[in-house]
Amino acid sequence: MAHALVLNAGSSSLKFGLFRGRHPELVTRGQVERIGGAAQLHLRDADGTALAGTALPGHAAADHAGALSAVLHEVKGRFPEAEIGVVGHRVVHGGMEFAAPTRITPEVLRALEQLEPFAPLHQPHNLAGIRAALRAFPEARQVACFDTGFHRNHPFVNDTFALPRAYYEKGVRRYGFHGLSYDYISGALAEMAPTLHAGRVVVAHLGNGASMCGLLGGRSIASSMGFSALDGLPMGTRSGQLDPGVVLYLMDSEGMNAAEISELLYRRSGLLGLSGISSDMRTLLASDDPRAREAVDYFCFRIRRELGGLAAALEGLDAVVFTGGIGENAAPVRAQVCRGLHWIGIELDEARNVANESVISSDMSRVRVLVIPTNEELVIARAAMDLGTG
Ligand SMILES: Nc1ncnc2c1ncn2[C@@H]1O[C@H](COP(=O)(O)OP(=O)(O)O)[C@@H](O)[C@H]1O
Ligand SMILES: CC(=O)OP(=O)(O)O
Ligand SMILES: [Mg+2]
Repeated sequence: MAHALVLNAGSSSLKFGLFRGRHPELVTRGQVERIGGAAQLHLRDADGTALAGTALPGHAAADHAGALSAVLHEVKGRFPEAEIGVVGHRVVHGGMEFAAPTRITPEVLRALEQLEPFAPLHQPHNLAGIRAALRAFPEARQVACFDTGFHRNHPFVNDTFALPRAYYEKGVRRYGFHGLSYDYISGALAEMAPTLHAGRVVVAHLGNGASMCGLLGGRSIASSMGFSALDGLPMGTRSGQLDPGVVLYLMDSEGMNAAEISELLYRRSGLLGLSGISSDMRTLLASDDPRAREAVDYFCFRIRRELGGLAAALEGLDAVVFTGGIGENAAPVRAQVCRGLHWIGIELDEARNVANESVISSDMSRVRVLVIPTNEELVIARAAMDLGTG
């Protein structure tokens, strides 16, 4: 039976999933973390039971191609019966041209390369994953699924900046990201709570990258992320929303060039920059250093501000969904975000929150607050399977 391999290449990680069948069922999923450093490969079966946790040797850990070879070696070794007919890829930026899942051809790959400067932390790695998979599976159908696709029907006021129109026409727009995750959450809500799905929902995808999305009737109408994956919430190492005057100051007064500013805003800011300790929420929550506390406070404060803004965009609020590594696991962050939001109709149930239950609001809460683990890989697997057979 045909299998689909799904690759979700991040800046320093490669998440993957192996799925079986026309209505894809998970066989195994895992990730290689810290590519370029002390890389580790983790593999789990469909129930989440750990199958392997291996440190990769230097040559395999140096880049995404090495990481992919290690993944293939592990997957083929453990599942020799798998016939990989389809490879689905997360591609962060589809620009103006690509929204729906797209079969990868040399022309498509060239067009996606043009978008690398729009997403320097992700796009080059996404494309490196595609090139490596083309070499490893020359016969397989390769499909790109875009983080921007789910947001492409935003109303004009949520799609533009107040710059001269010519820039909008050139593609300087608010694209929004994490769309594969929001697509999954929208579908999960439709199954578990159809009335909420039909209403006004804010989803907070809080991982290493973090953004929020306003869903109206299950469709995205606004996102905290804009032209690049730098906008909106502060992240592990990214600044989030920033007065453009700061960038002008850095250029004029600090003499920094574009590459230096890019490095600062993408890799040295956010939770890492503010705390001076770590980009990792677990480390910050465990620390008693006041700078760790302040970084977490800033993170939660910006989520609350964005929640207010998105509720206004949606003209009300019926539910809030937390997802992503932080949203799914960090009860103290969820509690801090929800504290003081009674005015908007949110009342958390502390015990449910600490237990990471799927509904964490109290029975009295007007707005339902949920925790839903995201699954970008499943969205990609379904789309990649559908494209060939539909
Ligand atoms: N149990 C936990 N408590 C608090 N934070 C957690 C927990 N588990 C994971 N995280 C945080 O989730 C973040 C990574 O999220 P993830 O969605 O995996 O990121 P990525 O954007 O790389 O896909 C890290 O900041 C990590 O500290
Ligand atoms: C778009 C983005 O920020 O993705 P990630 O969270 O995987 O870094
Ligand atoms: Mg992610």
